[in-house]
Amino acid sequence: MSKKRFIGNWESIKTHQVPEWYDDCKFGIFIHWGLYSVPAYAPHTWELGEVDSKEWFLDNPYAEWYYNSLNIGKGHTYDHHVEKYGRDFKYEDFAPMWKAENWDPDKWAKLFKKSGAQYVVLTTKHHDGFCLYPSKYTDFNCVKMGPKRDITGELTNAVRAEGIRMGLYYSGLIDWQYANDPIFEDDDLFGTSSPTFEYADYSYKQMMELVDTYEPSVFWNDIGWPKQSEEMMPYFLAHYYNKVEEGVVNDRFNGRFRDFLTKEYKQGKVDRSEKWEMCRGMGLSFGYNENEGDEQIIPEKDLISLLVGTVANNGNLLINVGPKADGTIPKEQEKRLLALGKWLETNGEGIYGTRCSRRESVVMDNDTAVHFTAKGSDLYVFVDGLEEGTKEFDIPNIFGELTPLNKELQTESEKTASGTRLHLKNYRKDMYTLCFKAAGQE
Ligand SMILES: CC(=O)NC[C@H]1N[C@@H](C)[C@@H](O)[C@@H](O)[C@@H]1O
Repeated sequence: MSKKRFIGNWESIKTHQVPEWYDDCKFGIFIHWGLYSVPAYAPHTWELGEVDSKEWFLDNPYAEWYYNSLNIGKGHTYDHHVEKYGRDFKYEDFAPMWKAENWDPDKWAKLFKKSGAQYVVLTTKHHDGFCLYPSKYTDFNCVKMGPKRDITGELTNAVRAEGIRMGLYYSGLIDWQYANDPIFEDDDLFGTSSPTFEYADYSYKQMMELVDTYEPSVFWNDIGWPKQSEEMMPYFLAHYYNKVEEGVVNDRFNGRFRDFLTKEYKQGKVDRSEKWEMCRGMGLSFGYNENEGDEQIIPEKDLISLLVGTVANNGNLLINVGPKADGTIPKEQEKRLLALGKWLETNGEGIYGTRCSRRESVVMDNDTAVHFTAKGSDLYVFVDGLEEGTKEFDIPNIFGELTPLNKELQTESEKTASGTRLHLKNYRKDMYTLCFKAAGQE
């Protein structure tokens, strides 16, 4: 079948369909790496959506917002900066300090492969405006200074060599090299974002050079798109889809278009009727935060539950890794990725390539939950949140055979009036969420 071509108008763009691969892959790795990884500092405060924006920006837990946390001239991070670096130390002075001296992109790619991730999304330019690729339009980039390497190019090659798709993140609306009034609340976010036609043109040209140079499978725009160039959006999207046949974009294009909805921590409205993606850091930050060690980041059990609950409700999980400035991935984050990969080795059949079951998730009274996915006529039943040593568990409205994907698990099924009672002989909590195949029962 000849390749569909898009033209630069909304009528054409709105015919774009989400490619199967994006629905099949279920699990990706976000990477926030940049100048902010040098100070690597933020208070460990709240999840996005837990407090109002005035409180949020005063003690911002996002370490990648270090520039703004200095710019507001008060709060935890500002005080830390003055004490550690001095009042006159500018954010841009971190550039020569970012050496990435221990960075091995192949090592990262192999770890991502072992984690079971099917795609990666790397920050090419975050709100600070520093580019992790050799942009033709600014020297404020990682080839001209700092690491002096094409981070985006090297990682794209390494990730693709492992058979994993490469996506790119771009901060479309905010670039503090063009407009840097301090942001104290959400209204500032959209009030002080880069308002000039000059920036609109700059960002359009950068997005086009990213598409042409790297042909990313995902174009993950953030916050929004410059109002001044909103009419140029369909031209960009047509160019992207014509260049990258299986490309997908998120929903952060001023609400004008999306292939998939996004949820970030507690922020974002999604439901199972439309494809969506859940993104979050392993702790409360995307950029590496020295205040987030093993105790402060999501436990393996909860990360696996998050993946299962997201996939069962038509979502993908994009879990973030915040590397250190030297290019190593913090041990506690690596541990979580490996736990996910090990669990997926056993239970991935019920995750990858599945679709929403007609059955909706059921939360039981004792905080356990039953989630469902489907693959053709086969149903997969996930039992989530079991305590160590649980001996039995009732699954409602399932009456057929249930085969555990974890071959270590010894179970017996007992039919009851309301479903199936599972007798678990040797459940251990390191088996995490259990998955059972109910062949032909979707
Ligand atoms: C909801 C929203 O616009 N979030 C912006 C937020 N996105 C995260 C993935 C990180 O890149 C944050 O630093 C960024 O501000």
